[in-house]
Amino acid sequence: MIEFSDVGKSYPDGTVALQSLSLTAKAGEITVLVGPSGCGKTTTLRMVNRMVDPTAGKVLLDGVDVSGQDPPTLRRGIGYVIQNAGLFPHRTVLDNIATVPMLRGTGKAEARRHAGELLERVGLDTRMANRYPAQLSGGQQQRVGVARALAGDAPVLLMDEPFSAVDPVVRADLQDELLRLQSELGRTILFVTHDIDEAIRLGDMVAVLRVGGTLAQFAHPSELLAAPADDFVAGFVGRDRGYRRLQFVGAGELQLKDFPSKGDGWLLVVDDDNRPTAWRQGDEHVALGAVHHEGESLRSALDAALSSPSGRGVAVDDDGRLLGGIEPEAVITLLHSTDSSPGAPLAEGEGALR
Ligand SMILES: Nc1ncnc2c1ncn2[C@@H]1O[C@H](COP(=O)(O)OP(=O)(O)OP(=O)(O)O)[C@@H](O)[C@H]1O
Repeated sequence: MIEFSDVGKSYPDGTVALQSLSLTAKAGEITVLVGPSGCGKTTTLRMVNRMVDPTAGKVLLDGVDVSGQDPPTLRRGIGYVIQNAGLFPHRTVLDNIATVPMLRGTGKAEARRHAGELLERVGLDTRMANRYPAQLSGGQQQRVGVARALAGDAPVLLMDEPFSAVDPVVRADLQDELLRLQSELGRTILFVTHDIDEAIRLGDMVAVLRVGGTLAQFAHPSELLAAPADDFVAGFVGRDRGYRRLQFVGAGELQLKDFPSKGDGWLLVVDDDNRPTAWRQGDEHVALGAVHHEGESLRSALDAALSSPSGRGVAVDDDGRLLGGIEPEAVITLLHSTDSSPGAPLAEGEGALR
């Protein structure tokens, strides 16, 4: 757990990078710091490993004030990933990953063996082990950066715009990979980005900072989308927040319709096990399109409805058997009914169609 308690940072030239920040990044969660350029995100992150010391307040790591800790020792226990990976150019990929464990006393052979495992874990071919960073793509370098940060088995990871320098497709892959790794490893991650979409995708909790170093809102992503604290947060979160919010709302209470429910000539074709196979109108057969599976969010329910030739989405259970039809109006109605309790995230297993 990382706690910021009334933390401030002013520089001798009078710049106030951060003003009285208080927030807690819980153990095992990804806490994202997001905000416009210059709002103090990097300053906040670097206070954890003492690359920057606060001029007011305290930073506590698992309850212990970091100001009393020796910086090099502290840093060896904290993984750190930065934009452009920051790899050592004259060391091979394997040795980049093995560096911190060796500094902490692990033997070379063991450190390299573990580095090889981590290489696979972040989705890289072990044949890359003996390459130098310049012989990798930007996305591959970022993966090595993540592997290197994980190598010390540090429970805390600081990630400063780690995926900003790669194209959007690679970036989405890296985000998926981080979420997959995190579901296995459960590290305490403090993640800095200026991209609200990345924050919403990755964060268990998101802190929105404004220029001048003040906290505008600290909330679960679904709450940021549903109930931005003020105009600044609303503007930062963006115009299509209503649509993006759908992904955080479970479809468990969605009213399903029986088929066929409309006199528009569209019939749903099912096989002998009641699994939908196609749409039919007269002699014409049309592919099913996107289907909503139980347990998925309202976003998938709406997508199923909007992409269906009949205007009604198809909802199926885990075995692909028909549960009922989804009308877009039902999705909107359910979304509005959740307005009063926007903070509830879609828990695993929650949101199953009944
Ligand atoms: N050594 C320094 N001396 C004076 N001002 C500084 C120093 N380091 C940072 N600042 C200022 O502190 C403020 C916060 O900087 P910081 O790097 O934390 O912002 P940021 O939100 O991470 O920005 P970006 O998204 O552009 O990286 C900025 O106004 C910056 O110019």
